[in-house]
Amino acid sequence: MMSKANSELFDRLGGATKLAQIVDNMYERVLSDPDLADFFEGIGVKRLRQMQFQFLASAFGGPVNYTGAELTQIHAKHAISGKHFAKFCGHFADALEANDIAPRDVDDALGRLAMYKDKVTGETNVDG
Ligand code: HEM
Repeated sequence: MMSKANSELFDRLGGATKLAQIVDNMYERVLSDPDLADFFEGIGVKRLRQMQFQFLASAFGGPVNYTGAELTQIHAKHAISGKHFAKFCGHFADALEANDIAPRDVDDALGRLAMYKDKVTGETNVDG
């Protein structure tokens, strides 16, 4: 697929069908990572995937509304460190690459995810 510099990241990633596939691929990686899996014990993965799809589709400029909880609020009780956040983003990058996303678009997506670090970790200056 051609990357067009001025189209929305959502479209450059291949739209809704492709992003849903990428999100599924990411959670397979996250849930089989021994450092991350415990966070998701007892969590309904179906809702999680749907909400993550909505959130990312919207964050990447797609025509989708996010209907889930505010990120700070939903992650606060989970004590997620900067290291956990980095591993999670690494799995997202691997999922993008496994779906043949162009390196430039992978970088763009990771740059946007990084903006949510403080909300997810609840930390402003700790890189544990
Ligand atoms: C930029 C990175 C992230 C984004 C955009 C994100 C986004 C989301 C979204 C949209 C939900 C669903 C909210 C709802 O159900 O209403 C969620 C839930 C959750 N996320 Fe994240 N997340 C991120 C990183 C992480 C990381 C690094 C972890 C842990 C390693 C994590 C653990 C969880 C857990 C455990 C839930 C379920 C919360 C619950 O229902 O109690 N997330 N996240």
